Amino acid sequence: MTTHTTTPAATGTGEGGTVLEATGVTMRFGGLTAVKSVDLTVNSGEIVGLIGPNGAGKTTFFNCLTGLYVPTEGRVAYRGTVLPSRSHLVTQAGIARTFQNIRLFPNMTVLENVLVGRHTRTREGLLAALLRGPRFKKAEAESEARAMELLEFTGLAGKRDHLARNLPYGEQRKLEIARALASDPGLLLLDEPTAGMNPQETLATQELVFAVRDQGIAVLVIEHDMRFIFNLCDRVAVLVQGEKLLEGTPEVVQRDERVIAAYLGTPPEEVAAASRPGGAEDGPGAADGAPATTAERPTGTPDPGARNDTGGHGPAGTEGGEKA
Ligand SMILES: Nc1ncnc2c1ncn2[C@@H]1O[C@H](COP(=O)(O)OP(=O)(O)OP(=O)(O)O)[C@@H](O)[C@H]1O
Repeated sequence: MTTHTTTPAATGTGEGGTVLEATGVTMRFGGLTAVKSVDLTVNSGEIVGLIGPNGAGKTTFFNCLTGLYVPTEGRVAYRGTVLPSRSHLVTQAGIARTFQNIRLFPNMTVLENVLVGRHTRTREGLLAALLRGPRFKKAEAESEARAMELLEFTGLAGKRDHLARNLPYGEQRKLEIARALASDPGLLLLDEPTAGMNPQETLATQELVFAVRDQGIAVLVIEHDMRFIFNLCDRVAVLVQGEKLLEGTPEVVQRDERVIAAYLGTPPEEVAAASRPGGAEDGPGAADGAPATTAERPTGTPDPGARNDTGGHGPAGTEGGEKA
């Protein structure tokens, strides 16, 4: 594996203010509006959660943020600059992401996978790689040193020469995060980082995300594991049928009856009615005058500890997946 050298990090460790500002983002697929005029900001130092029932538009929204999709309407700005809808330019600007389905290079080593993630920060071209002059070799050594730092950070240094496909599932997920961090992002987007994990792996992921944040990288995370989201996030936004239903602290969101209704599959018109000012009083969960408590909520609601999952996220180790 050979690419390398470093350009200045696009990140912004220590910089304050708004990192991400999505305004009026709408994504239509033919007659289906998957994301409807969603506004979302992520500020420096924040971990923001994006939750919502299956099919709510979370991944589509991520794809709009990262240039995989060109939003039908709206704009996405990173540190005040509107982003082009080209994923490599978005990465270069400072946004990195992981995917819902693991997308490692299974037959490359752990170290090589991280080095691949480094390519947006390297300047050496094909000719330099072929000639392998001193400048190239220095660049290569610097990239490898940075990749090793990230493997230390994620606890994978001891496995640098293992093939990615031979790692246990939880470590494959960590490796994806290490690879995303290799582009020196200022904002990390995580799409269901704990899918398929056992509780120990989930806890380790939580610690890792806190550590990422402590390095000055803002985080936006999609998850169905409500305990994970509510423990982790400073702020949580809820998408339902493509629209942002509400946004607030974990305390506010987990008590909101509209959110509970959305997860329980309440008909859209009732959720909409509950969304209107004063409507929550008429909403599900208030009918009997008793707001739902977490203890009373069935699995699949935003009960801390509950997981409203699509299932099927077993150990991976392959490239690609059914979903971007
Ligand atoms: N490329 C596409 N073409 C057509 N429809 C799409 C496409 N991608 C997503 N959709 C549709 O957009 C809607 C939102 O899907 P999306 O995957 O963004 O939801 P999600 O909230 O991420 O769901 P999940 O929690 O199950 O991952 C769904 O109805 C889905 O079928």
